[in-house]
Amino acid sequence: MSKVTAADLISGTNGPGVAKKDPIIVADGVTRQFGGLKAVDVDHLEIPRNAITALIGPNGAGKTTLFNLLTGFDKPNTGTWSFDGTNLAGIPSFKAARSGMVRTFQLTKSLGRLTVLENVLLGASDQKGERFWASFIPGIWREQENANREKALELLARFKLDAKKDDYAASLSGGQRKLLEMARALMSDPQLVMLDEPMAGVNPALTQSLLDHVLGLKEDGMTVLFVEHDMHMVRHISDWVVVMAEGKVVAEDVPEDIMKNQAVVDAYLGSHHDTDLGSITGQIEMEEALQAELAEERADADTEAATDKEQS
Ligand SMILES: Nc1ncnc2c1ncn2[C@@H]1O[C@H](COP(=O)(O)OP(=O)(O)OP(=O)(O)O)[C@@H](O)[C@H]1O
Repeated sequence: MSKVTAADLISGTNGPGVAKKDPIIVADGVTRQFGGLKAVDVDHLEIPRNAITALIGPNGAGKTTLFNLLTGFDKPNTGTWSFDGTNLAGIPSFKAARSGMVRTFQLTKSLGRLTVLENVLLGASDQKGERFWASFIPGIWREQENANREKALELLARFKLDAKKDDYAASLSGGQRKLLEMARALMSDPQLVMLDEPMAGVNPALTQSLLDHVLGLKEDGMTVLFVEHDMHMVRHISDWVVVMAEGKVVAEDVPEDIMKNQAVVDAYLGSHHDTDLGSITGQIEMEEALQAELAEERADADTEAATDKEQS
């Protein structure tokens, strides 16, 4: 896969809110206030189509709130945004999903007491059997049900969860649940997949597999927008990085250059007084921090690793 450069994605001079050559999301004046706190205060933001964009920023920057707004899980105080040219502001989440924009959650929403297959089937959109008149014609809904089942099984195979299709979702490891969420998201053939911290709680044995799956979404023509703290993930798979701090977009750039931006350094320093500046700017190799983190996770996850290895 050839490396994407800033010139491939943006038009004009780079800066927060820079115009994209082919944006799939265009947001304007989006604000969300919680009491006296403006959690989101985005003047202008464009997300490039068929690219992988990471949304990063210190804790409390407003990333998840922005995700919630764009996907209709929360309502803004002000603002408009369009998805693929269609105005989506104020549209509820199920309609946003139907229009081709799906998301996953920081804490996975798999339903423990349903099987893995049933969880994936929940992601199917536009079920003819649920339409009033169609529900009287068994042929129509049976055909739809069979097609959905076939698609769900294909997705489970793609995510190497097919052997677990009849297990309760509660029996899956954290990483497997992330894969299950991705499989469910793909049931509606989305154009844009929004992932909220896809690597959080993922066992190291599944890390590479998850990275590959995210890259695979782009190869299949989808656009990916993800919130992430893990710089390993950000650097390895994103084409573009948007940085938020205190509700605002403070910088945008390609992953190699984003940490050289003074506004980004200031944003992280402002909220992490105790963080070593070297690890933010990349002067200290991120890999070192990552290795330490992985070692710690490994110690905690010996049992899960045994099950997961065959999955990766
Ligand atoms: N429902 C809510 N009620 C009140 N305050 C909220 C609510 N949701 C978010 N906030 C506040 O809004 C700010 C932004 O939160 P948000 O979760 O969007 O940040 P974030 O960038 O996703 O942070 P993190 O990286 O820690 O997940 C925070 O100060 C948070 O406490």
